[in-house]
Amino acid sequence: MDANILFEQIKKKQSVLCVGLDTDLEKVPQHLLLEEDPIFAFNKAIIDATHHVTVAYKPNTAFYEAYGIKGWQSLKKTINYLNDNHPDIFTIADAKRGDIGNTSSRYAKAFFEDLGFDSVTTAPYMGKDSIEPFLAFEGKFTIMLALTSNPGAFDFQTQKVGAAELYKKVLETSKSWENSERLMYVVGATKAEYLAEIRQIIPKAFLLVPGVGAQGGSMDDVFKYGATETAGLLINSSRGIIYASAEKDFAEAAAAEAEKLQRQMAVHLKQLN
Ligand SMILES: O=C(O)c1cc(=O)[nH]c(=O)n1[C@@H]1O[C@H](COP(=O)(O)O)[C@@H](O)[C@H]1O
Repeated sequence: MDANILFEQIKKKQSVLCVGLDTDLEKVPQHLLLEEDPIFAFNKAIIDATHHVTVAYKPNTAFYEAYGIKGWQSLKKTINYLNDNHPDIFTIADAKRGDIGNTSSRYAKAFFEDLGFDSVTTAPYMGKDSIEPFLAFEGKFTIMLALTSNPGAFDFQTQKVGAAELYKKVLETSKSWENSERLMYVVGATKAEYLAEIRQIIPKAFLLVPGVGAQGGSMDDVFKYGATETAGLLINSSRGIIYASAEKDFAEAAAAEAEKLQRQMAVHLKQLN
C-alpha cells in the first residue's frame, strides 16, 4: 500500500485508530463457539462494526498460531476479508519476526505475498541483515520495535550502549539501511514521555503506538509528544475494544469503544491542521 492511502484514510475518518485483533477463544462470546470458524466469525463482526472509524487492523499472530492449522486458516480468512472489502485500510501482521537474512526473506514472503499483509512487525535485535529482507518488498512496510510498552523495555532498550540508549541507537542506525523509507517504528503509549526525543531522530516516520486502553497509556501524551503535521501515528487498542462486552452485544460494544477513541483522536487531529 502507498502511504498516501493511509494519510487519506486518516484525514477522511479523522482517526488514527488501529484495532488489534487479538482474538482469544477463551474471551469471545460463548454463542460464537457454535460457529464453524469462531475466530473468523468474531473478527468479521468486529471489522463490520468498527471499520468506519478504523484506519488499520492488527491481528497478533500468536492468537492464531496458538490454534495450529485452524488458527492460521482463520488468520488467512481475516486478511482476505479485509483486502476484499476494505482495501484502503492498512493491515499489520503483528508477528515480531527477524532472523538471519535468508530466513527473514521467507518470513517476509509469508506475510507480504502469501498472506497479503501491508506490513509486519519485526524485532531489531539481530540487526541490519535481519531487517533488510523485509524492506526489499516494494509497497510494503516493516514496523520495527523501538521502545516497547512493557516493563521489560527497561531491561535492554533504555540501557546505554556508549553514549546513547540502545533504542536510540536502533532508531539512528536503521535510517542508514537500504529502503529505510519503508520503516515504521513501535513506541509504547506507556513511554509517551520519550516521544519528543524519538521525534528528533525520526521526525517523519509513522509510529505504531500500542498500550492505550488495557495497558493504561495516555492518548493525549502520545499526540502531544509524538504527532507530526500529518499525524504520523497509528494508535492501537486491542482488548479495550474487542472485549468491551462478552455478551451478544459484543460488536456494538466494540463499535462504541472505537468511536469513543476516534472522537478523542479527532480533537487532536483538528489541532494539527
Ligand atoms: O508490536 C506491538 O504491537 C506491541 C508492541 C508493544 O510494545 N506493546 C504491545 O502491547 N504490542 C502489542 O499490541 C497489542 C496491545 O494489546 P492491548 O494491550 O490489549 O491493547 C498486543 O497485540 C501486543 O502484542
